[in-house]
Amino acid sequence: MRPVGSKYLLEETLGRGATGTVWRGRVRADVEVPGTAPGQQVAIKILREELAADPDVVMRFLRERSVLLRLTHPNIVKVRDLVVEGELLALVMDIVDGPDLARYLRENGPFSPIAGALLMAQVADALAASHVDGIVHRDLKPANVLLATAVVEGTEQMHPMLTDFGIARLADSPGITRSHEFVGTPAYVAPESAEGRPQTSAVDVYGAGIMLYELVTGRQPFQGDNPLAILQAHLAQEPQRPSTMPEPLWTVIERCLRKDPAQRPGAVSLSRALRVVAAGVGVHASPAAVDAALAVGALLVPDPQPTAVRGSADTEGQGGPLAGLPFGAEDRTQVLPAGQAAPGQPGQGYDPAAATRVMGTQPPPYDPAAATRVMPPAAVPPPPPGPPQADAPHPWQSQLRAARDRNQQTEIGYFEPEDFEAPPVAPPPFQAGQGHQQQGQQGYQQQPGHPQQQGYRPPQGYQQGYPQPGQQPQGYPQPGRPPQGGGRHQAPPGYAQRPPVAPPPYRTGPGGQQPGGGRPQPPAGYNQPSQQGQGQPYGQQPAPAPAPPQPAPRRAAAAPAAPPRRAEPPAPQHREPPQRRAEPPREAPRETPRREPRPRSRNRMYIPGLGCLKGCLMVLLVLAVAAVALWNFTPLPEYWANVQDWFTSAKDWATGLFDSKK
Ligand SMILES: Nc1ncnc2c1ncn2[C@@H]1O[C@H](COP(=O)(O)OP(=O)(O)OP(=O)(O)O)[C@@H](O)[C@H]1O
Repeated sequence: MRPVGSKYLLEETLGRGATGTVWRGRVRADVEVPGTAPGQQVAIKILREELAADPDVVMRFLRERSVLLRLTHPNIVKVRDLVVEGELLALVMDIVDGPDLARYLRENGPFSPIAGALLMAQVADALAASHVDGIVHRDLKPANVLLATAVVEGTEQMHPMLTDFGIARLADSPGITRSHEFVGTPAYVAPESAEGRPQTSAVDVYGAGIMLYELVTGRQPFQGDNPLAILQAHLAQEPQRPSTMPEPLWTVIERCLRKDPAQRPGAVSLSRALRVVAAGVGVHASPAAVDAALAVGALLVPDPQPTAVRGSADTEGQGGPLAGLPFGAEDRTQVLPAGQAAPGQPGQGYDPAAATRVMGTQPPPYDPAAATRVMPPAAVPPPPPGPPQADAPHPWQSQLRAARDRNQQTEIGYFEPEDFEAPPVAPPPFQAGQGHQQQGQQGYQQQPGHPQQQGYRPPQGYQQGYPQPGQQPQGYPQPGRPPQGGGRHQAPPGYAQRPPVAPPPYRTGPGGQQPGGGRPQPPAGYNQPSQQGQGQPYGQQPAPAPAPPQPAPRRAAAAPAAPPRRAEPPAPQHREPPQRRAEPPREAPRETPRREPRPRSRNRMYIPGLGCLKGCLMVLLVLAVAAVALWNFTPLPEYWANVQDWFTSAKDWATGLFDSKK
């Protein structure tokens, strides 16, 4: 077991996403971590090194610590701790023993309308709680919903838990989420996010609408061969109602998928409406419940005060409509790669349901021993002053580009407005009975620091879809109960004909762990077997008729008041307040010219001692040249001749002296 920080030990990997690796770990037995027991199992998401090396992300990580830690709700995976150690960033979460919803869908097929509505109602509860806390998830997708189990009225039921809130939060980093980029997954991304418009909590409701459609049909409403085509579909196409979709459920989905965020319901009313629908579309629904479900449109009230996404266009001083955004910054343009679908086989190259896979360069599995480099906090470079540098790719961009190359799900992308040939969308008029009711936040009371389940009161109607004592649940498997007619909405054959369900062989223990340590299977029969029955099963509905071809006028033509974005002058970034005008203008910090690195030869070869040899040769050459110059341009030859003469004379004198002595 390898340590992470001073409090946790890693045991085994649970999975990998685009943003990091999730490990099963545990709290060290010899330390005390508030809210956890010594030795308790936890899930530890270690962010990728590229993220951890980004000063923006590190700063955000530290700044958002308290927000992430206090977000507490029964349907949100609790973040217990955030670890910053050198260049390692990790989120310590409660461990959830169960598959994620994407995997569950892949393995079991779609849900029945009732089960799907009840599941999404709980996800909507989680969204409502986070929106109250000012947090917008922005990457809602089945892969980010983990399925635990909960015992309700003595029956084990699937308990969805929304995760990755922290990641959406980190991606808000100003260096990452610039005004016209989006964070999300193409199949679930709201039109305003795709276009870089200001975002609010309504983007999560849009994602919930896509998920709901997918849960009960097995596919997403907007399809395309590649991410760009999918984004265009979000902008241009209207969702089509599958023929087998109960009308009240379709009302909910259709309202969630409105192009205009102001027309989508708030998460609180979405949750309530889904429970009303679940109670009214089953074969055992009472006439009153059926009537209530049919009138569900009146419950779908928009959020009067949607939570704004910090860092999206509206909060950066460049807000406003699309036309006001500085599209056209070529240095930031990132075009998603075309899908690898074979011609005529839409969607083959892009699997929106696929779990996010390992990054582009397929790095080796995370080695905590190697990654836990000790680096003094002071050595973490502070974020550079001034606006984010646009010329150098942000680490996130490099990472996400690599992810996109592998058809990853989570994207930070940017598209030129010309990429979108979206005709203006005229949403249908809002239905009557949608006055702004004060929904309140009933059902959610935040209890900072308290463990799950505390402080949560189910909203009104929460139990409506669940089995009540002495009451037959609708849509859930009922041992020995034959399907019955009745009710205005006849379920498709096989809809209520479920076999008796044995309780699944797992329990969530302390910390959500399973005694055996294995990954449990969700309760069989929870979802509607897609192959059951004679009629068209939910999972095999015919593809909706393609939207009739529509003219694709340029957005500028559709909105004459808005000038083309390229012509829009950039909004001034810093305006002096009036009272400061008298002050002498401050000298702008002088920009030091950037020194280009010395170009190096591509074929560099290292020869030991070559530098020394070169020096010696150079010295010899200089000496030779100097000698030649001395010989030719000075009286040196004469001196040399004289010296030779003296030498000869001396030699003759010595020879004569020697001979005379003989
Ligand atoms: N708290 C948790 N408890 C148990 N397993 C978890 C937990 N969080 C994540 N996992 C597992 O780890 C896997 C990877 O999680 P991660 O959030 O990184 O994936 P992802 O959502 O596909 O990635 P991304 O959102 O970055 O695209 C998930 O499929 C899930 O099975």
